[in-house]
Amino acid sequence: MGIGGRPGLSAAVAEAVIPINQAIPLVAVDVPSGLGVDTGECTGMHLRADLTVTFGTHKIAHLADPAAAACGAVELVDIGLDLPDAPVEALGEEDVARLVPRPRPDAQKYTRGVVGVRAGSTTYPGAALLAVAGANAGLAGMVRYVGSAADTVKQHHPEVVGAGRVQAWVVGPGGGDEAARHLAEALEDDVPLVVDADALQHVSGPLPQAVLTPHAGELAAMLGLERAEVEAAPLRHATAAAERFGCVVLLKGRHTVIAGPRVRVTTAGTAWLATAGAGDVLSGLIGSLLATGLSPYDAASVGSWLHGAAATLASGGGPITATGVARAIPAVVRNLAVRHWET
Ligand SMILES: NC(=O)C1=CN([C@@H]2O[C@H](COP(=O)(O)OP(=O)(O)OC[C@H]3O[C@@H](n4cnc5c(N)ncnc54)[C@H](O)[C@@H]3O)[C@@H](O)[C@H]2O)[C@@H](O)CC1
Ligand SMILES: Nc1ncnc2c1ncn2[C@@H]1O[C@H](COP(=O)(O)OP(=O)(O)O)[C@@H](O)[C@H]1O
Repeated sequence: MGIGGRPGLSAAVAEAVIPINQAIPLVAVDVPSGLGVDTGECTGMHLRADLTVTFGTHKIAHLADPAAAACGAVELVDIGLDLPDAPVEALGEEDVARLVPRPRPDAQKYTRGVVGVRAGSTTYPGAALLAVAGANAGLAGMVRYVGSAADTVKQHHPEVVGAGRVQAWVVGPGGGDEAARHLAEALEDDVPLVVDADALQHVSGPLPQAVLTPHAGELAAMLGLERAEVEAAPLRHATAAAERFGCVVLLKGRHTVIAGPRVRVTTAGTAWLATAGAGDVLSGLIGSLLATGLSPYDAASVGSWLHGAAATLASGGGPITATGVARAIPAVVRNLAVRHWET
């Protein structure tokens, strides 16, 4: 199929090529015909490739779902083009290694940053444990927990302490009816914060220091849409939400979208990560990165990449639990250090 096609195949072309596409493996050159190259959307009939070979740089359709899913494996071939900044980017391992905070030789726990978690409820005490597990992967200097699961949290994570000063908050995982209060209390401190899960429904005005971390169902509820509408155009809706709420919006999914000053997409990860509590771990991890002083945009995109890489490492091709993902985070950072940091 040729250059310059618009999204959606005509009925006659679709009738001729889709049966072939369904019968034999397909390699696409640049993009499978019919996809929305600059939107990542699939608005009409299109081909699905097993492998897409593209040149110079990734286009939006290679990164943003649902188009990216129709590209199959994407192989980028550098042909030496001089390219302008891309509107959507995906962090690579080297970018993340550069951004991940590391302790200075003269560090003490408070200079590394303290992250506070206000999560869990009588219905979901486990979400508090999982958010704390993500926050307690060792990237910040200390983790505080405030909420109804304090005894359980301290039993499982003896390092974690109670209320006090923090450089960032995580609110919402498993918060249930307590989430509105958790959000209001966290906002009193005027520090950056991650707003996840049950706290998202209480966000109304602009929150310039926040990272919102909805899945498609939660973002749909925030925007008054159906979940399927968000899933059909994640890039568009994450960007609209970032503008509306005046902050970074991380829309979780197969390829997570981080909309902020610019847009990043996370391609690290595995479908085994679609497991209960994985999002709770992510919110804690991003909170710990915020506490170290990373900007909300970098904390969200680095956290999402580390989370995906931890899932891939823990999985090794097999099933994982959210607890296993949290446990693998330090090893991912260690691998970055070994491969990319000068001692
Ligand atoms: N171990 C834990 O304590 C966990 C707590 N979690 C917390 O649980 C709360 C709710 O999170 P959700 O993402 O589930 O919230 P959502 O409100 O997005 O999802 C609930 C929706 O899923 C539907 N649903 C329930 N069971 C279903 C099934 N078997 N098949 C199809 N649809 C089904 C419900 O009807 C409802 O519409 C959050 O506070 C979250 O943080 C989750 O993160 C999972 C782990
Ligand atoms: N098909 C998939 N492939 C890769 N990652 C996925 C896929 N589906 C979900 N994820 C990731 O799994 C996590 C699920 O989080 P979430 O939906 O909040 O679950 P929970 O509320 O149970 O914690 C997110 O980080 C999301 O990006």
